[in-house]
Amino acid sequence: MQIQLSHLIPLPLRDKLLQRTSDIWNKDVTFSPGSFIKIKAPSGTGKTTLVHYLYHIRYDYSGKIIVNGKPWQDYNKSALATIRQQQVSIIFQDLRLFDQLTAWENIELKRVMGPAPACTGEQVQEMAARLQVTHVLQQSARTLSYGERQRIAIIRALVQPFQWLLMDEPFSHLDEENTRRAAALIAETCKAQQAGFVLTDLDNDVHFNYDVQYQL
Ligand SMILES: Nc1ncnc2c1ncn2[C@@H]1O[C@H](COP(=O)(O)OP(=O)(O)OP(=O)(O)O)[C@@H](O)[C@H]1O
Repeated sequence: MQIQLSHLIPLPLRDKLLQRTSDIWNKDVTFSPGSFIKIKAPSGTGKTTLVHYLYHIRYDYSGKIIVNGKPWQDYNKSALATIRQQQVSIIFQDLRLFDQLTAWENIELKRVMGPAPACTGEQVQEMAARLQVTHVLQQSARTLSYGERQRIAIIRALVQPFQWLLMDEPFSHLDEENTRRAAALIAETCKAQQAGFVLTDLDNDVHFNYDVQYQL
């Protein structure tokens, strides 16, 4: 699944962004299938805005995002729902777990949503063990620490089929050891699914072997 950006500019930031250079805004950029892509930018320069554009839950931009040859705007709701179930997964910066459900139920909801789960319940248990969150799986999501919530959100994003994984500062509340474990799990899962990812972050990092790095 190819994603192309064509002269994308957020309308609220238009004047500000046109005053500086960017590898992404107002450029023609192609995200090739299977690529590990890093987008770096200081706080407040539009990382979350871009991720929400890529997931097509925000559309206040000029220019185009072309997915498999067709602008996002040309997909109907049903096609978009199918794409989000089977082709594009996401780790939101604000995580968006359902507080009224347990950590396990949050993951399970995503795992069994589509016609063919990408992994088994046993594999979810293995992921939880690797990220050291087995002991919180039966707890209500609202009772988890932010770091635990972040690891549950990471697992939840990995249990559905996807060709692209969007990640908005996914390790912001994890210590170095947990970041290392989470990054390894993400890289393995992407490789197994032959998927690429787009990761936004504030700084340089060596969590992944990136194929491309952009400055937002
Ligand atoms: N709907 C909106 N209308 C007007 N301005 C907005 C809107 N959404 C975001 N902004 C502004 O756009 C800028 C970029 O916001 P965004 O959340 O995308 O930044 P970010 O790079 O993800 O920041 P952080 O690293 O702090 O999470 C901010 O100055 C924000 O106030």
